[in-house]
Amino acid sequence: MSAEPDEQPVLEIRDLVTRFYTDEGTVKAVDGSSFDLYEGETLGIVGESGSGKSVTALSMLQLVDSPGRIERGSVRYRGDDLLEKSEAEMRSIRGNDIAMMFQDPMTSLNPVFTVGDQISRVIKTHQDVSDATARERTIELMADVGIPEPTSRVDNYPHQFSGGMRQRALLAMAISCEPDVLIADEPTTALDVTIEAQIFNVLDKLQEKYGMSIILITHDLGVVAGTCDRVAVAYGGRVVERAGVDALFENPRHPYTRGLMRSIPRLTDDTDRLTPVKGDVPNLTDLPSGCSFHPRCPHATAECESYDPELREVEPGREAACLHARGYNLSKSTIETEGVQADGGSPVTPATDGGASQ
Ligand SMILES: Nc1ncnc2c1ncn2[C@@H]1O[C@H](COP(=O)(O)OP(=O)(O)OP(=O)(O)O)[C@@H](O)[C@H]1O
Repeated sequence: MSAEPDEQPVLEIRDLVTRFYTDEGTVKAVDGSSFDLYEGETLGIVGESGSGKSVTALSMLQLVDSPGRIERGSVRYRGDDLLEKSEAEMRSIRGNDIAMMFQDPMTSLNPVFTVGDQISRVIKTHQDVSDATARERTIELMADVGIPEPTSRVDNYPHQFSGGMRQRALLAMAISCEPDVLIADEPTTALDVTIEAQIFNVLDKLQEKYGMSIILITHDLGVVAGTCDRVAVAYGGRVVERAGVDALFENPRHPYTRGLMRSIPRLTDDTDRLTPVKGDVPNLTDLPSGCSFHPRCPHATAECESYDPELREVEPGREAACLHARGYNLSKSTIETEGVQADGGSPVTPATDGGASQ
């Protein structure tokens, strides 16, 4: 799907701000992030390492520890703001309604307990069931996520599992209470492409079986292309482009998205020809002025150095935070009060090289 669905989102994140107060300074890890998740869809949050993707997910579940603090924003889940919930309420929401699967199975699984024990424990935390029932459900879940011979593998320890199997075990844990929403943070980063494809295949089947909505966090636009319905592109702690996956790939509006696309490896490519996005990921303790992408942007103009563009609709169902994205209209009053130079007034004149304005 490319346009945003008409129904109310399952999750509605607005202007989320999370900071870490460290000795080196204030890290603006999430700096005004906004996006929606709709029923039954898979939303990809994509961006380079250090763009605030994981901290966004942790903030949504109030899992940010000191020296971090959620400063602002709302995370509406079926209408209720999760940021206003108590820790006791959040404990019940986590796992039951919104489950999160982290990126590193080796640190998420405890080596001294069997995989089956660890999945059963999650089930028993949320449901009042006997040990025997929890074990039965564990075996069923292990089968669901494609772990072969679950009746014997249930008694294996994590080190007896391959990387792919450990990731499946984590997935079994995450879906054990049939959550409404699953947040999967880089679930396949450490795996080879064949295993990666198998995990996404399992996720797809589980989504259908349990009717979950999924947020998939990844640094890899190639993964997004194969698995997501819609995409939020993250840069410098916020979302800079939102679109349906087909629209995004056909016509990326933000120069950063275009840069990411050029860095997707293709089977036909000679790896030497890969072009990573030039320049460095911004230092989140000292974000550049104006548009935080401007130092790396091939289309930046003088106003990009001082004007910080918000995410705005550039066509129905699509938004971008770039002054030079075609359709990015600033009202005359905004231009006057914020001193942006718009050639001839609003809308801001698109860049002339064709690149930034497409
Ligand atoms: N506990 C912490 N204390 C201080 N800074 C932190 C802490 N956790 C995260 N950060 C900082 O927050 C910023 C965003 O990190 P985050 O992990 O969300 O990025 P990411 O886009 O998910 O990247 P990656 O894919 O590498 O995890 C980074 O600059 C990181 O160093």
